[in-house]
Amino acid sequence: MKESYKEMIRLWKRLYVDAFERTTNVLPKVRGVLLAYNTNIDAIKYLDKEDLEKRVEEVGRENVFEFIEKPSEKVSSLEELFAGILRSIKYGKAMEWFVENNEVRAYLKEWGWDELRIGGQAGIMANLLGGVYNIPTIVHVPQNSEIQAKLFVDGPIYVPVFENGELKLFHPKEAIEREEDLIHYIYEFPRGFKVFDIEAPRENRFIANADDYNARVYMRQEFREHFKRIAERVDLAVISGLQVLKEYYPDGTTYKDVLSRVESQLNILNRLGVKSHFEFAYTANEVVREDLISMLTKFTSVGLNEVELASLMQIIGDDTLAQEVLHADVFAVIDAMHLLMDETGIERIHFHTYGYYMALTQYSGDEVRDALLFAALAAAGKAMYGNLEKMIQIRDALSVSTNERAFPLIEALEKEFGMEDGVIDMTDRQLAFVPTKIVASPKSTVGIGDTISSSAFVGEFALMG
Ligand SMILES: Nc1ncnc2c1ncn2[C@@H]1O[C@H](COP(=O)(O)OP(=O)(O)O)[C@@H](O)[C@H]1O
Ligand SMILES: [Mg+2]
Repeated sequence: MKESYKEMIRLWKRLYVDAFERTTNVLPKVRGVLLAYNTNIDAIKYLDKEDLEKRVEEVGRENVFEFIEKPSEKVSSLEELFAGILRSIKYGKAMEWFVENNEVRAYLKEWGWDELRIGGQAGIMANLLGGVYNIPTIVHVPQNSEIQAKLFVDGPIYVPVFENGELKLFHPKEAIEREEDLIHYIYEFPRGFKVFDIEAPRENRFIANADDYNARVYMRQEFREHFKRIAERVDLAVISGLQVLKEYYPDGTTYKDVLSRVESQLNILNRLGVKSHFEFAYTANEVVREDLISMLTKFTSVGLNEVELASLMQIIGDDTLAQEVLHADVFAVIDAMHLLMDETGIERIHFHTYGYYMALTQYSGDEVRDALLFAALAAAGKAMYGNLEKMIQIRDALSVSTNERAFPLIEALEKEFGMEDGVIDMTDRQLAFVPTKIVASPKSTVGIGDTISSSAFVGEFALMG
């Protein structure tokens, strides 16, 4: 190993330890975080060959197989359901189809699950920020059914309830309503999974989405009517879940109806001085994507991965840049981040990819880098344990080695921009770069991106004091 790499290992080890200690010390300073909008139930089932074959036979094997190569992209019958599952297995592809039919929904519920987990970005982040970081967290739950409420861990996690016009905060379990179960049925299969003559080339999952609420970014009345009073209770807000928006809906409404409501809530957050982060997720519809870029102007911060940044460059950059970003070419990513900042004026852009993170900010301070390091520990802890429950699991991630593949990138950035300890002073902007910790055989990768972005955003705010 190069002598300079040994030094880098030592340097980053020290930076990681310091960042962990500093950040955990200051997290209690955060008065409150608001998380909106998507929360749901993830029902995970590990597919069983015999059970699946029997069910396919019951529905009619020929009918199901006929649909495998004619994907309907939605589920309105049992034939389509099983064709979707088999197609996902056949190609080893992650797929998510919306379940339109109530009888199919009843069938899915009857079929059952092996595990239930809180789902949706807001829901996942609530269990992290409230449950692990112990930060008072207000979460938007489109529906507060009993099954879902019980998936929130204990801790300062709240839903707002208005009683005689007075705002009260309750743990979801203390505010259960007879409302709908918003279930995302996740059918997982391992590589090599065999069913009939189909064999999975890789592990993956098929999701049958039986959730009308998050699909439309439904907002509860409390949030529509009393948003200001909820927002007054927090320092920070993290918004997510807008990626599902469609251009038009059958009832004549459009995505703009949702976005205008979100915008008025952002105006309130901005008037109150609440810093807001938008967690991007791949947004299939280009018209919606373009409007999301315009809306970034109202946010303080945005978090995205290489696929998402590339998809924005197709709109505000060019195809070459988009392609380079997609391959996480570090100089292209930096150009793209600058372009996105020029275009939107947003103060902070946090890019995450496999192996490194970067944050471009319109302010400076080592705190930005330290928050990224803390986030990388949280991500590695999550990958190691599958689910984070205790701060100590994040500390354990200190023992995972730092990604040495990022070291040549560090050398290149030091040479090109005079980066020091992961920080580049760009006069009116600062760029922070951190090599992350990669867990070789992760227990689960669901929700790691949300863990990374929310940890860094909240951590940075606490560190900046
Ligand atoms: N094995 C792993 N160890 C550590 N971090 C990982 C591992 N696998 C993935 N990650 C991190 O998780 C991030 C996933 O975020 P993202 O692509 O936004 O997906 P999602 O939002 O669905 O979780 C990657 O960018 C990478 O930084
Ligand atoms: Mg993500």
